[in-house]
Amino acid sequence: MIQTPEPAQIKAAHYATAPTPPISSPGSPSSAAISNNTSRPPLAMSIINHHHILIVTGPAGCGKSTVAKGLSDRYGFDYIEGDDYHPESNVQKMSENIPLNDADRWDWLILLRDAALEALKRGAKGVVVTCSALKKKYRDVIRTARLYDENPNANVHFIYLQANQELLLARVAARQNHYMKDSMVLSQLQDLEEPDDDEINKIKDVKIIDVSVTQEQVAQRVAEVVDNLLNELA
Ligand SMILES: Nc1ncnc2c1ncn2[C@@H]1O[C@H](COP(=O)(O)OP(=O)(O)O)[C@@H](O)[C@H]1O
Ligand SMILES: O=C(O)[C@H](O)[C@@H](O)[C@H](O)[C@H](O)COP(=O)(O)O
Repeated sequence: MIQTPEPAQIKAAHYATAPTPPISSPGSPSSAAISNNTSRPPLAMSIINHHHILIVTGPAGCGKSTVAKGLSDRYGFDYIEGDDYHPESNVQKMSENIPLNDADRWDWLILLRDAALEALKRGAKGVVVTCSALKKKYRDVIRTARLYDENPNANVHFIYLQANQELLLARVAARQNHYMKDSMVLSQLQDLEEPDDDEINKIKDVKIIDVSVTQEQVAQRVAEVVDNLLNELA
């Protein structure tokens, strides 16, 4: 049964001390595709005038880490790997092929939101976060970053990497040394609520990228979309 969090749980988590932030500095080699394949447009004004939090979302294997590292390199934003923020109990469950439920995810989502805000407070130009953010209410938790940010208020953008079951299973199976096994993809797909019409056309903070193409092509698509949205806000 899906459990709903007590408000007290959310509050407690919000004021909890974040773990040592596993924020990578930009520049990892795996990000070469996004950062190099597309020429850099003049984005400086947008980045200077705004706080941006880019959340790269989708089920395991859709390419979140690959895309996020590329974005971090391209814009010089801090990189927060969502996997690094799970409590040990969540990692244990996932390693045993037990799907996470809502109660397991609330504190994780709040930690990610707060880690992004902390990075901005410490002076990051922007932040890229990987987070499956499978349900609309999970994305709503991250959306509240704007309310907690100081001046200028953070712009939260979701980059949803869209892939079908077959493709996700293949990519997770090919991935080495990760606690998420391919069977977990099926439970993630049961939970998945793709961005809906409200999010796309009213809130307008979601971009959907079809990732059924090569890594280089995904990098190109993501770079175009994110360049545009950062320029729109310049
Ligand atoms: N567009 C792509 N085409 C083929 N393989 C990809 C693509 N994007 C990522 N991969 C590979 O798929 C696996 C999962 O990618 P990863 O970035 O770890 O996804 P996630 O962080 O969403 O779980 C990795 O082995 C990665 O190298
Ligand atoms: O890249 C992945 O393999 C997944 O994103 C995974 O590492 C992540 O930690 C879980 O997705 C969190 O759990 P849920 O997605 O079930 O919320």
